[in-house]
Amino acid sequence: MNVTTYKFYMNGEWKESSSQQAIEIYSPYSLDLIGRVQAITREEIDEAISFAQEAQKNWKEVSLQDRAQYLYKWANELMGMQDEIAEIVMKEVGKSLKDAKSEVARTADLIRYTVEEALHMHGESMKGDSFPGGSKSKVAMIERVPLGVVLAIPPFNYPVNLAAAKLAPALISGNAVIFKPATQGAISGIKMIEALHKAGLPKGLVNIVTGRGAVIGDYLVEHKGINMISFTGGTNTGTQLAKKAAMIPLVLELGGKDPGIVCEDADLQEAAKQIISGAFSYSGQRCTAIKRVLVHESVANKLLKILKEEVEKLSVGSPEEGNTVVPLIDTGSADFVQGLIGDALEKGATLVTGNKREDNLIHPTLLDHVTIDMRVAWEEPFGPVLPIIRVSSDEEAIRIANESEFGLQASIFTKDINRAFAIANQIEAGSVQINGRTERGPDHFPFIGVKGSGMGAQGVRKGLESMTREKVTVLNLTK
Ligand SMILES: NC(=O)C1=CN([C@@H]2O[C@H](COP(=O)(O)OP(=O)(O)OC[C@H]3O[C@@H](n4cnc5c(N)ncnc54)[C@H](OP(=O)(O)O)[C@@H]3O)[C@@H](O)[C@H]2O)C=CC1
Ligand SMILES: O=C(O)[C@H](O)COP(=O)(O)O
Repeated sequence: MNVTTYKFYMNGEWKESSSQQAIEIYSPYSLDLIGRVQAITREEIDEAISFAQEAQKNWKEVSLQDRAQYLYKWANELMGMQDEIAEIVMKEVGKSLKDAKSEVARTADLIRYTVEEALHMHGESMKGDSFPGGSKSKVAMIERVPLGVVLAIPPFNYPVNLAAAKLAPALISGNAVIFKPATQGAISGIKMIEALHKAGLPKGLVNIVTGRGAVIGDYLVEHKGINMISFTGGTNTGTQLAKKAAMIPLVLELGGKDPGIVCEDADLQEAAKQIISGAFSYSGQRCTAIKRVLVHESVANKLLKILKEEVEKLSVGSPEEGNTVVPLIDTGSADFVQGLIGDALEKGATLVTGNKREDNLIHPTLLDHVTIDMRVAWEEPFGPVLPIIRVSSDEEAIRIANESEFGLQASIFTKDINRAFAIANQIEAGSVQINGRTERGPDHFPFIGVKGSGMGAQGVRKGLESMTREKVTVLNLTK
């Protein structure tokens, strides 16, 4: 089979790296070699950043309406390449074709919505005399200006959507972008940039730098030419990155351990449906997956019975056949999940169903009677294993939910809205879902991680705000 070696993109051109080294990308499920990407050098990073700096000087002067036209074209080009990109996403990160196609469509919608939001964001003005002793002749005009060059680093699991969630707000706001895709996800990222190239974006504004994060990550993050970093990925990587990126704005969207809290009065059938889809879609490789269930013991057996039935109905296997539970992204991830299951079973958890493995494919696994001395009660699996922890009160559920190092989202299932709010008010998380699964979308909602789950916010408007700063110009009138 002919395997393509993809070039990297700099100053509007596709180039081979002078390193003459390429990274091989294997499909997580077929294990076939599906392509190679350039392992670029530090000198090429320097060049890419200086092209970006140069291009940004002109771009920030381009009118908002004209910038918008390029982004609309990008969204259209992406949709024109929907099948081609989805096929690559499926092969590269093992997502079903249907989900991969939805990811591309969601991305085009996200780009368009971002443009529209930016077109409707306006500055404000203030008069001095509203402060004691201030003068009416002083008028402050407050507008948002771009930051310069944004470093965008997304993770593997939404290689198109999470990249565009950084690129679109950066570009429409007048910034240039250095885009470092996840290595497993880099081909999908390159395809997305092909669409941007077709849209005719001025050269130098977006440069894609491919290479392993462990090799080029620190160099990029510490580079003096970078003015802002938007990172989505694991908590360890994000924490290390934050220590190195001195004095520039950061948005970090990191890991999670989202609890699904099930009260005695919940509609158990509906709660189970939400929990299953929250926990197992794309094999739980979503930061927002439900990663533990905290259920009132009086309804635990009933809930377990429904969950078991539903888990056993999940389709398992290759993404090419549209399965829900698919092989994990690599062997290390599958070993890690297997280790969490093993630890829980050794410490006395009950296996309800699952714990079967074929290469990187872990069958959906439900564990009951999980206790707080087990790793799976606290660690993020990023895989298809769901621990059930039985609790005796709302207070206990809240305490265990909050003892986590993470604080991304939580779900509460109850028919009592007052009780739902009482619990939600005490949960330490960026978002709380009442009677629904944890999820990021719709993409214009603010998406926020607290504690080990991140800092700053994504979501269309928040993304635009994070990639601009306020600038105040004060007019001192003489009359
Ligand atoms: N809160 C959120 O919005 C989301 C969080 N996540 C989290 O991401 C994790 C899974 O994604 P995964 O891709 O494995 O995460 P990683 O943290 O391993 O990688 C994320 C990105 O960081 C890059 N990277 C690695 N090392 C460095 C470094 N030293 N400096 C700069 N960049 C670096 C990676 O590149 P390379 O691939 O080359 O190593 C990749 O592009 C999970 O913990 C998940 O919860 C995922 C999605 C959404
Ligand atoms: O990358 C992730 O896991 C997400 O940002 C979650 O997105 P979703 O809730 O829409 O799957």
